[in-house]
Amino acid sequence: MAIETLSEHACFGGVQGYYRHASDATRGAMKFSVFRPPQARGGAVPVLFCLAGLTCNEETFAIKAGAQRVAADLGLMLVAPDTSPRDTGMDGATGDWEFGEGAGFYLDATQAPWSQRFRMRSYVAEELPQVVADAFAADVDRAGIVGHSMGGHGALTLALTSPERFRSVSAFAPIVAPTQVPWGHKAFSRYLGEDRNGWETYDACALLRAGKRFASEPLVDQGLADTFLASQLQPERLEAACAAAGQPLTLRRHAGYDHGYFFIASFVEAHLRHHARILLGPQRA
Ligand SMILES: N[C@@H](CCC(=O)N[C@@H](CS)C(=O)NCC(=O)O)C(=O)O
Repeated sequence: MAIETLSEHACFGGVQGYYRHASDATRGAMKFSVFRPPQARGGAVPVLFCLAGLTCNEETFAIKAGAQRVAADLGLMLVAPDTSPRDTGMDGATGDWEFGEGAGFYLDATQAPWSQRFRMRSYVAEELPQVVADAFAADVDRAGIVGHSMGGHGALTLALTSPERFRSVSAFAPIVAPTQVPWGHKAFSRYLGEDRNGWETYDACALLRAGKRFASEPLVDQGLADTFLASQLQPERLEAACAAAGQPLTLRRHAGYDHGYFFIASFVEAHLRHHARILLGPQRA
């Protein structure tokens, strides 16, 4: 599958690049970013898929998380997709930061017109790993997934539904139970329809209750000065669902940290080492 290189930049001995390709899953052009660590010159390296939140795109994690130095040290490739299809031309797809373009919620929409293009679950779990494996020295059989906020919801739900694909998982300030909070209600009622039976496939807590399990223990960090904590994130729901399911979970709460990328940058090293321990082995992390 052909990809177009938009730009490449030397970074910590490796390469930070931006790319575009024609996506089958979302039926349009998709952009993504890749950080190739120096170790990728010697053979295929494990891959960490990095999912950003509302209003973000394929550049956000690459520019703001500050993950490249440690990824270069560990030999992890970082792949960050856009958060939705773009330039869809659909009525209502732009102009609302909580829905549509920039707010794909990592699901496959079932409702017209969204079901034509908003298929980010298939894109991230199936198409993008293949595209990356074809174009780079990426060992996608050793892949993990991390995400922030809406991307944290994506990381948790994709790891629960595709544990063979995503062997390690972590999240920053994730939406853990979208079926229970306003962000999820708004997006799911439009993408998936008013029938809530279809919503649970995209709710980490509901998936745990339905018997799904992560391939390995998740790491979740949450700032206590996050303005979305009580209204949209509610990590105590994940704690309770994991406890009831017998699913081990490391959930860390950090006083003073808000929802933004300064919080992510402060803890991203721990997340990369968490993934490296699982994907590369404890002696390499
Ligand atoms: N636009 C929203 C904030 C949206 C927001 O915080 N988005 C998060 C993800 S949910 C983010 O990462 N934004 C980009 C950034 O902080 O650089 C507001 O005005 O409250």
